Amino acid sequence: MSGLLIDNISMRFDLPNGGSVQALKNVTLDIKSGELLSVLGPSGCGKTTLLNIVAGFLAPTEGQVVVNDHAVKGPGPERGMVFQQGALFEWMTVRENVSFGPDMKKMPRIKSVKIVDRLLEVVGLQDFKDKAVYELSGGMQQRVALARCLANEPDVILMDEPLGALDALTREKMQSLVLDLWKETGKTIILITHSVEEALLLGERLLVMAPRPGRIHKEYRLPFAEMGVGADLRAVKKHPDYAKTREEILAMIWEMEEEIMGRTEESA
Ligand SMILES: Nc1ncnc2c1ncn2[C@@H]1O[C@H](COP(=O)(O)OP(=O)(O)OP(=O)(O)O)[C@@H](O)[C@H]1O
Repeated sequence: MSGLLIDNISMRFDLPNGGSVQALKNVTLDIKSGELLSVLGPSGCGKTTLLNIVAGFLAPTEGQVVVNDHAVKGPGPERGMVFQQGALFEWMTVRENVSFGPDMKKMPRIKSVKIVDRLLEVVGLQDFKDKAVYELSGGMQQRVALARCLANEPDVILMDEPLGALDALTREKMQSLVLDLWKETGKTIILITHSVEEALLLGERLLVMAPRPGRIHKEYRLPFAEMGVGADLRAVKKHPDYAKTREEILAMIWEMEEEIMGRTEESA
């Protein structure tokens, strides 16, 4: 079966002072192929740790991640990552960046040019192919990062705050782009965000995580991602359930943060 299983993952970091941090405890999640999952939670609840384990950058202390029936042992081409800052090759052109994966795979030039052209069109950068990365705005750089990730033909795209560094307007445009790409490519996407609005708009399934130890606190199934494909996201936000769910999640996270602050003050 294709898809992704996070099977009873726990992660403990040993600290130099002899102590340890339980970053995740018994996290289990079955993600179907083509699902768009957003993950939200207060700072320190283990979002990035979870994503890094799925990416294969970190090995969990317990449990395993299974992708397309294979246990994850490290990074692999079936899982692509998009970071907050594009992590692009600054000295290369847009085309060279997107073409990097296919070139490494020694894909015939004629085929890679076709793929890269198509992807740059999808992300709206067809007129910027030969520009150097440093000549582009932040939003454009994230478009390149998305296209570069897609050029490797991953089954799963892992996004760690991919739009966090963008201004509000660009961010909104990019949210639409992520939804359109999701629909068009049918990829499985896991997106971590600090923004409740973004998690609501982009998660057909939304997880709220809680800290200490990091765990799944609540899960929602939401209609807004489906509604937002090819539509005006501001219209989606006017849906009465959107405001209601937003308030509920904000209160939930607020309460968790208060509790963390309380605990921090007690231990000070
Ligand atoms: N390499 C590490 N060594 C020790 N502790 C770590 C390490 N990486 C993460 N942690 C701890 O694990 C916990 C979870 O961290 P993580 O970065 O995954 O949380 P997060 O939810 O992504 O936070 P944020 O929203 O602030 O990015 C935190 O308490 C963090 O301090």
